Amino acid sequence: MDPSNQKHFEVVDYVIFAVLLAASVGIGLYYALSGGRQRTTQEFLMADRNMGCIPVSLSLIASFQSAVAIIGVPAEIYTYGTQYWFIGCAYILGLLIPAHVFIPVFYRLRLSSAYQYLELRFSKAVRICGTLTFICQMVIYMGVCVYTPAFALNAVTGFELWGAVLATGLVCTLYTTMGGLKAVIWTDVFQTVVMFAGQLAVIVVGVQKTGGVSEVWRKIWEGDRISGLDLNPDPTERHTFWTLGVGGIFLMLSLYGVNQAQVQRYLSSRTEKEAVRSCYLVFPSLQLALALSCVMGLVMFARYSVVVRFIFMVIYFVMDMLQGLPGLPGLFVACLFSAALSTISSAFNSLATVTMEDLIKPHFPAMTEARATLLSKALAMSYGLLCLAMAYVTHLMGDSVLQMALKIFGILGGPILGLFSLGIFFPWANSTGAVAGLGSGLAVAFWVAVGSILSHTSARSPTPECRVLLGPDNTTTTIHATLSNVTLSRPSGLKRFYSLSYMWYSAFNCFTVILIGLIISFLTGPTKKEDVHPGTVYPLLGKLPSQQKESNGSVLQQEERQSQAETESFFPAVEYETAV
Ligand SMILES: O=C(O)CCCC[C@@H]1SC[C@@H]2NC(=O)N[C@@H]21
Ligand code: NA
Repeated sequence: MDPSNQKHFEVVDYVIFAVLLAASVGIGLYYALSGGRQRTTQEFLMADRNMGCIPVSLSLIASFQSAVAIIGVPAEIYTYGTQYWFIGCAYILGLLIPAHVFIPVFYRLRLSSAYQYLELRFSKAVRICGTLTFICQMVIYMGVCVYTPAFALNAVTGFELWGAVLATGLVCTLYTTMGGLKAVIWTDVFQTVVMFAGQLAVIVVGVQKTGGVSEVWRKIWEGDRISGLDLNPDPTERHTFWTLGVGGIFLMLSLYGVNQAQVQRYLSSRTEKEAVRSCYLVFPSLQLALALSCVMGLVMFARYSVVVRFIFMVIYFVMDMLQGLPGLPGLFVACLFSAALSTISSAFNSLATVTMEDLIKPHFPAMTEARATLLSKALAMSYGLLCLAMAYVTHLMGDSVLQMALKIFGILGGPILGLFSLGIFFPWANSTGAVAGLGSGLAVAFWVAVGSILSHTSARSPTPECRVLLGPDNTTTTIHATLSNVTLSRPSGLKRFYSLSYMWYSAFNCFTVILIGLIISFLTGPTKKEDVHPGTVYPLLGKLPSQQKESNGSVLQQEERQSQAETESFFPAVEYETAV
């Protein structure tokens, strides 16, 4: 992008961006000075376990809807058509299974960290392995989330690069450290509204500037952007109904079922029923978020009618649309940074929680609440600084940010999903099997990922592309790029293995962990049913008793019985011996 036609911001745009940052810090300050003033880990890390389903559900979406989706999904639709939209089909089972399997298990064990489950079900070693894998996943993912908005804006608008990264990182660290999970959830609510508003503004202005809805529809139709139902069963095809609609389920389960950021939100709900409701409420909002991103990509195609393979073309499109409408470029920048801030703050807070609960507290049982809370705040801050370093590392990777984020979830989130599934669905799995399963799952995951990078057979891009260079005075010269990354001959053997679509990584790695975990468990003596900690196994084939069994006569607390009764009315009870 030559500097002459770079888009610039008016003062009002910077003001809107500053207002977003100030509002976020304000919410953080409010929760630092109100309630229990963040003096206990119960409040700082778990929001006093008293949250309602509306803020929790908006916060659940905000956690994994970052600038990566705001920029990456429109670019995906613009370049390849609407095939990616089928990932919306994965949201059905991808949210029903967390609501009816993972939430009941985690909620009734009254955990703080999802990885405490692994110690109850398996052993401390398994818990540590799970925690460390999660930390790796979120630290790398955080880097991508900070990098995307800052570098994207800088590339197109000359927006101050490291100023934005520092501003985002520091503001986020500030309100997360001050206000804890309550601040993170309520800033997520505010930021999700800004996110939707920004995307809607671009769509409305984009349609209007491209000649209205019918004109946009005509160009989309002529440009063959509406992809049909691609039922091709080939697992090396990058995006088909199967890789997105089925492979996507495992991606969703790794995020909305067992990822600490989401589990922590479920556990911060005032009752189990509220937590299940919040999971149900995610569905319509996530479909809306997906629709907004996809429509934005379609309008972008209608506007240019050719595919320009410039990594931040979306930003160019937005600035092209909103230029001259004072405040709207600022609204979109606020939208981009809202998406980033709401994800990064969730990452900081969940990383601080697991580090505190899983790695530190077990070694310092006598630690006072005050010290534990102070240390949690220090952890949130140090993760903030680490995040800035990861932003630079991301800059060096230079893949499509959406693909990069989804690969991270597949490579690291998939094995974690396998580990939890091994524990929850297979009573005879033991700790040795769990550790061996996780280890082999991660090894295979990295093998496929590195293999696909080295052999450049990342799944074939289905549509030919032509390059259009936007000249200084907006003249366009079209050149037909040689289709460099399309492997003309079908890869065979190992190369075919390496060209597995990244949308299958979550499912493939999950099954590897389960398979190896079961084999090793049987070889080393499967766990006996009576040795399994009560409440850590979901009886897949077991009978679904009509009512909650009270374990060894211990009377459930009145409110727990009340919430359990409510829960039963909400969906069939699951046979449980409540945790002693
Ligand atoms: O936006 C991001 O930061 C990551 C990319 C999207 C992650 C997954 S894709 C399926 C689900 N829908 C979302 O909006 N986020 C998650
Ligand atoms: Na976000």
